[in-house]
Amino acid sequence: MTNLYNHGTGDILTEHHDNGILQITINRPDRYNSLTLPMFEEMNQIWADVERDDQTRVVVITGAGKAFCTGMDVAQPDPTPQDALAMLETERKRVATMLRIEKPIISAINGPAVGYGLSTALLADISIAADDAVLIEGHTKVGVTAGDHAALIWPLLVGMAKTKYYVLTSEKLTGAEAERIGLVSLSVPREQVLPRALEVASQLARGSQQALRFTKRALNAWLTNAMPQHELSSALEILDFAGADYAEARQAFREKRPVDFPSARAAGGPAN
Ligand SMILES: C/C=C/C(=O)SCCNC(=O)CCNC(=O)[C@H](O)C(C)(C)COP(=O)(O)OP(=O)(O)OC[C@H]1O[C@@H](n2cnc3c(N)ncnc32)[C@H](O)[C@@H]1OP(=O)(O)O
Repeated sequence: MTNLYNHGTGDILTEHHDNGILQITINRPDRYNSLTLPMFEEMNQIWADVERDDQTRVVVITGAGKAFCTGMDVAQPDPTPQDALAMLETERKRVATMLRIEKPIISAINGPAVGYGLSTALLADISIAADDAVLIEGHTKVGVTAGDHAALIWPLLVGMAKTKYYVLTSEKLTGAEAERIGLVSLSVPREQVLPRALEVASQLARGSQQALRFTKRALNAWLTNAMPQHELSSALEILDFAGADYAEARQAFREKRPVDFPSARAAGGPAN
């Protein structure tokens, strides 16, 4: 695959298909396409490129190998306070840009999507998941607030009752279950995910570009009006980055053992 917009990490690939379709592929398959801090920044630069690129009419985002994207690389070195602040700014820009981009965005959820990965997939205009893909909200499982616009997008997609259940418990859903509750647009057999996404992209690329742009803008007014929710959840998530629970979750992940949150211990709860 060529790398049209190259911002240095080589871990996110971009290529044009015929007819103005841009494919973004998160390309760190051995780490299930989890994102390092430089990749978060690169992802933002790519969305800014998409906004400017006159050659692109529709965007398809997917993951290389078995996973779509499992969010933040929880095995990377501890984030500094400066890293956390930079993340907050990066997040704010990313969500605003994804909402502002007038070109339709389609997520092709080929496999596990967790945390930031799932939120990105859900913020796309159309989401197509493998029927057996594992989808996990995941933030609270690693001791951080469900930021990454989970608080923005989930209630609009599935209502507050399902949102609170899945966001607070981080219980996993399959792609088929996610389609049933309205979290994703479609679920299809795994091997059909990318072809189906490209087929829908091709159909949109042949459609009235102005009608599509204006319709997307009108629908996204629901989301842009709710940006204060995003700002709040992102700020709370960043506070948690410096906390003992997130440090324990990263340590547990590296040691491949169950997590034992200090805050649960302090409250007298059982270690889990
Ligand atoms: C600001 C952003 C915040 C967030 O995004 S919060 C969410 C953070 N993400 C997570 O907590 C997800 C962690 N990953 C998982 O829970 C599991 O993966 C899955 C349930 C998604 C899939 O499980 P399975 O199919 O058994 O695969 P596997 O053996 O766990 O993963 C394959 C390899 O990928 C690495 N990996 C997966 N996700 C991450 C990640 N997020 N950060 C770093 N590495 C990851 C693993 O360690 C392993 O590698 P090895 O074979 O060498 O052990």
